[in-house]
Amino acid sequence: MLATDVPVILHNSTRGLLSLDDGRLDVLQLSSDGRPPKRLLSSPMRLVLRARLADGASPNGANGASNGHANGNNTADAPRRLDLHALRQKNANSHALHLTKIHVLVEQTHIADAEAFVEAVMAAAYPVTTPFRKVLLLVNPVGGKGKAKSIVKETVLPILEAAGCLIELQETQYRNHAEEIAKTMELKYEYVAVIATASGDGIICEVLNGLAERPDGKKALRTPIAPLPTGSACACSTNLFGIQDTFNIALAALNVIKGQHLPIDLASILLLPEKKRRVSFLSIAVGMMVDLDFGTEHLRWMGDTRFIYGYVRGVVQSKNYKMRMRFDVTNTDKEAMAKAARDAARADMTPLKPGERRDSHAVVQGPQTASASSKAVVNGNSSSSSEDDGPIAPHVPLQPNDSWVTIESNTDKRMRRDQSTSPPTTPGDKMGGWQNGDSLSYFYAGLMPWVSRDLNCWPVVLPGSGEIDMVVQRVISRKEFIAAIDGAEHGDGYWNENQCYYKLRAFTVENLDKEGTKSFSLDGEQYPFNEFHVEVMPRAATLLSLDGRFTHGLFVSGTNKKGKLNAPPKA
Ligand SMILES: Nc1ncnc2c1ncn2[C@@H]1O[C@H](COP(=O)(O)OP(=O)(O)OP(=O)(O)O)[C@@H](O)[C@H]1O
Repeated sequence: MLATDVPVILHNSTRGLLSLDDGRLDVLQLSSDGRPPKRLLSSPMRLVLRARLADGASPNGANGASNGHANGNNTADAPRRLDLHALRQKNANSHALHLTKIHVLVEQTHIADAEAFVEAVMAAAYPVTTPFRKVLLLVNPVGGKGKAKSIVKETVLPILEAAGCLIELQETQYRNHAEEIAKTMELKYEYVAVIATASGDGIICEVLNGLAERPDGKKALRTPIAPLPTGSACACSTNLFGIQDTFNIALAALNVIKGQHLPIDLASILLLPEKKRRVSFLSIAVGMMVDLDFGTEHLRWMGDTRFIYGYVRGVVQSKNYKMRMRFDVTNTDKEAMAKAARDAARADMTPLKPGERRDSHAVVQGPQTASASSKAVVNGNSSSSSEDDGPIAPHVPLQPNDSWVTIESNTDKRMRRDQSTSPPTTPGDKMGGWQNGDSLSYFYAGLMPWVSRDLNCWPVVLPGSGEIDMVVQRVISRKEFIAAIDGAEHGDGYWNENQCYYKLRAFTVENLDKEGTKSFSLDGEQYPFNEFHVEVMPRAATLLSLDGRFTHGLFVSGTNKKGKLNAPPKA
């Protein structure tokens, strides 16, 4: 529907004009002396939260009328109040967003135009999603720098309320409380459109594990989750909003309001011998990378800088780890994997036709509602709804067969292979250049590109592809490890020949040196390291993302931070 411009009365009784043109909402103040109009608001529709025309029966005044008092004569032909709520950028280059609310009055003669205008604004502001979401907001008061409560009160709630969201807020009271909530809450699917987590990655992991344990686990896991980054490790937000906007709370709140469904793979991890299952959405680490998280908790005040400290400390200790891994490999060819990721990024950037939305790497028709989301994900598996309501499949111990490859690190701690003898990785080499007996510094498996703002560890991840990306890092000199920090946020380490890179459907790991290393980490949480089996659960969970995808790093968009193509080094 085309909306005409709507004449209005502004707060100081001056004349104004509302206009919707070329993807922007403008509020103009008209002058009576022939001067050009003054632009009070000019907002891209992406940042518009709500337009609303007050009920005709009880008109409110323009400025200050939000106190609820009627403005003068309460008659049927009195002017009606129109509210416009949006996020505002300070200037075109600014990432900071502020909530702005404008109230105007519409005279009776323009009410029909104003109604059409409001409808057109809402349609343009929510082209592929449904407004007024019902939000379960979980707040971890102690995560990160401990400021979640005030951030939620001062920034998040005003924005969600301005968009007309219905919010149920729950503070987590103790460790694993979020998991309990997700496991036991009454989940009315038509009611909870999104679980928002004012926390770090830990609470997201807890929520996913709680949902996974429910008798209706399959369906429950697809409840969209949207992070509000108030923890110290907020990798999920880096992947959704980019390095610069990782901690942009207003942008994250906008994602709660308007984010599109992004189906993601999960990993199911069977811990042995206990036979306990956990699910992971982010990372699985053994070796040096485990130390990034553990032993640095007391440095929370540093924010995510504490992980750089953990890395340097790990390099200084320079241990190697003894283990046996079995991989169900789908790809090890670095050039082919980089090309596939770049092709997918290019496809993501192809403009959508009206009415289309992006669902991971597929384009789907129609708007997103809670039930539409279920369908979108279910369509991928073409399973019936009753089958889909049940628990997730049990994780039984995996039985690697002959097609799996076995990667074994050295048994002699002093032995290091001369790296100059590294065989080049060739297409079809399922070992990815690894030679059994090499010294292993760490392995790190991940399901989204960034594990922190400083490290794009898996730059060629294809979300929803049913694969987990695995880096196996040989022991290198301390100097080389420190040099690897440069460019790590852009995925430059990917081309390092001492980093073997695999795409896997599943893998198993056995600890061959239980004295040397006692724990490994899942999404930043520590677990005893004996043996564990990992299987990918394709598209098992859903995040919200403003563009329906993860952010594109420089690695896949073609250039590195030095402005050069991020390509394999020349021989
Ligand atoms: N009220 C509470 N008291 C103590 N621990 C809590 C409380 N609420 C949540 N937790 C725990 O806090 C941990 C950190 O969660 P969160 O995801 O917010 O942050 P993080 O970025 O992963 O870690 P960090 O605490 O370093 O910011 C989780 O293990 C969670 O169980």
